[in-house]
Amino acid sequence: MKLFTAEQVYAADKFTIEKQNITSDELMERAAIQLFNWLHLRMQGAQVKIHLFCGIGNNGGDGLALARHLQDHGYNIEVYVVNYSKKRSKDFLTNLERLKERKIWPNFLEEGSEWPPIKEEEIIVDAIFGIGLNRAPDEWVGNLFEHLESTKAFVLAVDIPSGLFTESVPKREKDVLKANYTLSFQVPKLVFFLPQTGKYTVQWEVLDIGLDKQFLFETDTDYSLIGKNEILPFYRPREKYSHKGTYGHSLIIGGSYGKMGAVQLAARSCLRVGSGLVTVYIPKCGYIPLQTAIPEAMVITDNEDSHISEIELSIEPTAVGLGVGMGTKEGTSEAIANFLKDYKRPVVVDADALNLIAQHKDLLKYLPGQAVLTPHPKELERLIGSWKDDFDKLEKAKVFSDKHDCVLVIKGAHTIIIYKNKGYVNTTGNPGMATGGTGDVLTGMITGLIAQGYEPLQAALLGVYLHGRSGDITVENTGYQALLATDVIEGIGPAFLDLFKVEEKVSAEEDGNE
Ligand SMILES: NC(=O)C1=CN([C@@H]2O[C@H](COP(=O)(O)OP(=O)(O)OC[C@H]3O[C@@H](n4cnc5c(N)ncnc54)[C@H](O)[C@@H]3O)[C@@H](O)[C@H]2O)[C@@H](O)CC1
Ligand SMILES: [K+]
Repeated sequence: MKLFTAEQVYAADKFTIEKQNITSDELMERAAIQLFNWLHLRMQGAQVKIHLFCGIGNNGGDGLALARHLQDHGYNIEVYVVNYSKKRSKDFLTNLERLKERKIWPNFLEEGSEWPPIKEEEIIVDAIFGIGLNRAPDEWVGNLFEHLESTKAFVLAVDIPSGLFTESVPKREKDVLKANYTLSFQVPKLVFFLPQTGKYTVQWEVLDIGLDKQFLFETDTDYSLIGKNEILPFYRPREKYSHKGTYGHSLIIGGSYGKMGAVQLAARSCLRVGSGLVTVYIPKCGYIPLQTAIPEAMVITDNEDSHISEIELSIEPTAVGLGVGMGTKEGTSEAIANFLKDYKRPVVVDADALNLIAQHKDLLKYLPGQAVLTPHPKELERLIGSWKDDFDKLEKAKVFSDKHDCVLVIKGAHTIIIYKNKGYVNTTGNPGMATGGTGDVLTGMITGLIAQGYEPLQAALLGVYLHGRSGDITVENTGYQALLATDVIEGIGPAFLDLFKVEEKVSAEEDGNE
């Protein structure tokens, strides 16, 4: 699913109005009906009080139109206009008139107004600011947000939590009204997925307001959301007359005394994603444990017992996963540097190998094209330098990826994959996966996918998606705390199978949308 900028949403809006020959008021009405259906389906007429806070632009217009539908269906509502500007939008005014015709008189809130009392069990609809926010809200509006949050009532945001910009990070927390749930029109916003801005809504959902499908399809976006629909088109099925040679030979290079587990995790996950053959290159001390733990993997050992000192290959791997559990002994750093100078095939670089490259940036020029780098935030900072905020981080990552022709897998709650000027936001995974070894598993998976012939970018997208999906499936049995990296490997099979499961539709939901 594409992630549109506010500018692109306005363009889609305008295009739709012209092509479908409707008015902007009719489009607003569609939005309001979708909002109403969503609430009605869940509330079934319950008399819990709904407080609708509406701004003076089109987001506010949506709120007023929703209020009208709720009133028509007998809901218990109270409407407020947050009067932060005199420049009211045309469709806001139209909907204000319609409310007045029904004898609904909103409360006008201004600087110095007394804030309305709201009970914890009541509902707040936030239609104050939408994607048109262009500067921080005035102080008194921020105070209102604070008051609304302090009531602990459930906050349902219309389109986007008020105070949240679509393309930058707000300066102060109090300038945004935190939402429990956001109903976003047509497309989700990138800010829902970044650490500094994602925290402003607990959950989100998209409401289809019928913006022109062709326009949405043809518009190119910098960011997209990666789910099953984005993965399936490049999934490569297993062929009947294939053999293990068809699916590549992966080589995992890593390990040191006390960190052999990392190699085991990477090698096993590499096998689980379907790599035809897997060899590991490790220091001698890991020989017996590896042969015992993973009979399917082949082992080549370094001359040193406790760390890697020289990477001498007697095989020609299809793809290499480099760095897991490797340590930073001097001999090891030299071995990696020498290896990278000679090696020309696809590589996934992780952990200590990444840190080495960050320390010796001249090594970047030896990376083969489209090398996949999998840094966590600290490692990323060592590579691209520090950043002002999440948007700056993404821009710097794009510049780095373009300059060095590499795929950056920025690990986090929503892992974002950057290649050149595009970003891909992953949707799978959970906090249970914040545990030692899951990164090694990811490295093994991406390596194994590249070995099977996936383009490095595709391997990164599929690997990250399946890794998170496996965590999501597994956590159902383990709970967050008990989830281990090993469990994520065991879930790879179910995650593959899940790719082809047809999602069950909630029939009531469909009815509600009719
Ligand atoms: N684009 C679409 O597809 C649709 C958009 N709709 C709604 O329209 C919204 C966008 O509406 P608007 O463009 O009117 O913008 P908003 O309703 O977000 O903001 C209202 C206006 O306030 C002004 N403003 C911005 N920041 C301010 C600040 N800090 N203090 C005071 N004034 C400020 C701006 O002039 C802005 O136009 C969307 O978020 C959505 O809710 C819906 O009506 C349906 C269709
Ligand atoms: K809002």
